[in-house]
Amino acid sequence: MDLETARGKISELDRKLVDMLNERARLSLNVGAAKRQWLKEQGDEGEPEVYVPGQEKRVFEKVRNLNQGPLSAESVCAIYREIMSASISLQSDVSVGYLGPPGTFSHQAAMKRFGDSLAYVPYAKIEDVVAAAAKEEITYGLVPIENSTFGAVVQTLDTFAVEQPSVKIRAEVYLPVTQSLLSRYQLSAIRKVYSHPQAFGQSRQWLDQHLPNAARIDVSSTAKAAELAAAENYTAAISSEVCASMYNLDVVAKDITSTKDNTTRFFVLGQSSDNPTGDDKTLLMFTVDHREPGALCSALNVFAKYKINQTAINSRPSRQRQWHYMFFVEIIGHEQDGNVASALEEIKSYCLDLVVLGSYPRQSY
Ligand SMILES: C=C(O[C@@H]1C=C(C(=O)O)C=C[C@H]1O)C(=O)O
Repeated sequence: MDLETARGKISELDRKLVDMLNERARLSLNVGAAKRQWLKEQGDEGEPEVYVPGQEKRVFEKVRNLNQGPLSAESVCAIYREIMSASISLQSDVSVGYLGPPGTFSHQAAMKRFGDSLAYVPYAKIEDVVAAAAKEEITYGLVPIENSTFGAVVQTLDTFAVEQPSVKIRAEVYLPVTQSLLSRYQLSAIRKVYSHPQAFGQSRQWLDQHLPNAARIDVSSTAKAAELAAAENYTAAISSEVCASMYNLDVVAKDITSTKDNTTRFFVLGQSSDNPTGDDKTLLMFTVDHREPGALCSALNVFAKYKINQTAINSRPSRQRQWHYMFFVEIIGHEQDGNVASALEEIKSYCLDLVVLGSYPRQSY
């Protein structure tokens, strides 16, 4: 086929594609109207949840399976990310808050999950993102929860203990994370390194080896670190490579993370969780009566009894009583699944207070 013919055919197809995209968009407006109608029938005058992670997961799986190439599954999914982003923004004005400034891994994870058509709002602290989601200042908030190299993001867990009645986890997002050293200086001139404690934790071995004498200063985010390194002499930041161009820095060392496949997991917070999809996880937060011997063990045994797998367990100081802990347990299943509902009922007798922070479709990306 010659060039003119191929371009002519592409142009014809584009006309059809745009028509089909708009037809799809009109259908998603119908979906929005149907959600509103359903809520009204339940006597709820509120706004329906416009982002439905379970439905998006089904769409992604379907187009992945339908795809015959030559486009890669990743390319088709990236295109669909934007199609769904546009359809969400058509249904409602959606804003997504994240730990800023722009360029953080939280920002990248938010873009990965929500695409280009929504508004993004940076906040200075994780606590501020959670509080903004709780007050509905933003539609959704995105917070980091754990990293595969350095473990739990304790600020997020501690914030859940404060804001828990007002936010629910709606989705999870996984983002591969590569840390780099950014600076205006050569390695030998660097006296001070700024970064977030998580990024220091993920790059400690490289720093010990290459910059053992540079001061390490914790700041609120990796992008904030880049902003500071751009403004101060003889300093560097451990940050994402994308921050090099955003903050006018050079990449002095690329990929300084201690482990391969370093990945951070994030939660999307909103006002409610999605319906069960048949493949969900649930995060619980509780304290146990410390006067009761084996209280934690008894609580966890309930999950074994109902054949419920636990995928993560963390503890944080309760901050109410010394040496008293708040436990965070993640299990397979949805709060509304029969076996999970029964287990939650039973586990209450071992817990002083039990909060379901949310149920969300299980993701691997
Ligand atoms: C259209 C819907 O709303 C959103 C848009 C979707 C889409 O365009 O396919 C899918 C899920 C939702 O995030 C829906 O809930 O089905």
